[in-house]
Amino acid sequence: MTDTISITRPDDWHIHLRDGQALKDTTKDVSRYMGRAIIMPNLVPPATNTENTLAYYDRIKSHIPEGSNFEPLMVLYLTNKTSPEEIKKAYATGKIVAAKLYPAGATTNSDSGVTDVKLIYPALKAMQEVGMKLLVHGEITDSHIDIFDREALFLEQVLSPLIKDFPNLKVVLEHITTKDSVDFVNAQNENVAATITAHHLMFNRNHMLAGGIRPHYYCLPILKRNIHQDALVKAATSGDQKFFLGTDSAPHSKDKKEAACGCAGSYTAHASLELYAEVFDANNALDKLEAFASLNGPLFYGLNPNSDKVTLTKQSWTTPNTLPLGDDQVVPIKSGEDIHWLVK
Ligand SMILES: NC(=O)N[C@@H](CC(=O)O)C(=O)O
Ligand SMILES: [Zn+2]
Ligand SMILES: [Zn+2]
Repeated sequence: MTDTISITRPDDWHIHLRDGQALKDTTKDVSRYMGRAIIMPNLVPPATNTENTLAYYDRIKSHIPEGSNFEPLMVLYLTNKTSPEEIKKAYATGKIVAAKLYPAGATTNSDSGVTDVKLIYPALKAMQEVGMKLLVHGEITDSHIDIFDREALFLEQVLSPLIKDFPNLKVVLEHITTKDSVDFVNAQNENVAATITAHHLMFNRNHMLAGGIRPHYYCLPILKRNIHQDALVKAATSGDQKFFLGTDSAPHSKDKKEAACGCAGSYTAHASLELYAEVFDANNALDKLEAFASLNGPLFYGLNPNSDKVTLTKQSWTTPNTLPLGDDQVVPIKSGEDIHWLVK
């Protein structure tokens, strides 16, 4: 039995740090051992231009604890009106590495998102030219489409034609939740990759809905049935370079989650690498954790892996019931339960 492993310092390729009072707490958690993270721009109001995205970068930087070399990688929020000029200006800063496609209404703070991808074709053309990555929340938004089918339908109705029209655009299908997405990504060339969250590896919809409804497991895309969970575990633990770590850690205050109409998003940044390590360990794949957490992401983004290491020890510790989130509290995943790995 392995009880200590050292891997290249990991990065988180999809996280929500929020803003305001919460930012010091989320920044502290992500910078505990992540080298870099792709910072989601779905703020209120969203980070839709170079100026407000760089201002957000500065606010994050001001909260990074001393001794941490954590570097935020920024993302521009695409709207129907994002111009090719704005894309080029943002990418030229060197700090904004990607732009995010939120289909309007698909998820938290996506109301300013894109109503028809054809409207952003000029922006996508500019992104393809300069090498800026496209990050996608992949769900159809028509209200009559069943929530469990929205990701799979997005692949055929939106993503497939988009990839055909922009074959050289580098695309990350974010937080995939279905076998359909695993198969889709595997069938594409090296320009198409996917991030996978820890909670979609650990849970399926039974965990959320059987024997009582658990609002802290409610996130988008929603947890699916276990055949999908199995496909995600297989993809993540394969070591295949198309799949890498993206926690989608997305805090909402306790009262906004435990409500008649609760917000979508699960908080995992307090223990992200430890949670992934549990899954890889349970599947006898700890030898693939480094590829997934530390190597495949940089390879896709054209960056070097981090130059130092982190050490994980098999050691149990109890997750706090709640963690501070500015003036509020967030209930983390595994709240009050034991986690069996620890990064020292
Ligand atoms: N994943 C979620 O359920 N929520 C995210 C938005 C997102 O990543 O879709 C959030 O910002 O709260
Ligand atoms: Zn999303
Ligand atoms: Zn997200």
